[in-house]
Amino acid sequence: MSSKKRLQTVRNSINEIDEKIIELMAKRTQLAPEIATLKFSLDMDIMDSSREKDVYAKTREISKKYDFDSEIAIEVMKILIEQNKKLQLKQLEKLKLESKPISKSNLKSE
Ligand SMILES: O=C(O)C(=O)C[C@]1(C(=O)O)C=C[C@@H](O)C=C1
Repeated sequence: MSSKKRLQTVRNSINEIDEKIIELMAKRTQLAPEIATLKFSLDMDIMDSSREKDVYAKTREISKKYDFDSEIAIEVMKILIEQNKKLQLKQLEKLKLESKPISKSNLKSE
């Protein structure tokens, strides 16, 4: 195969992998509202530093398994966790508003 053709083949592989990476990041992120709802019903905080430590430990382990730079993997996980917490906070605000009883003063027109 010519180098030019091989380059196109490798780029096609990268395109497919990029789509998978983004699909998986989206799937992880889409779990945020459900986690927030569960934590709300369990009266738990959004932030769980012990769980985050576990996620980072697991990230190091998986990086090692695939011979990937764990510091890079950790940076990506940090971004995903931050995004997750932001979306959980949004969901929590929504749940709080929904569960708030409507006070009489809110209903008065004057
Ligand atoms: O596992 C949880 O409790 C989550 O809320 C998910 C998650 C994460 O994105 O991995 C997000 C926030 C917490 O601080 C810990 C972990």
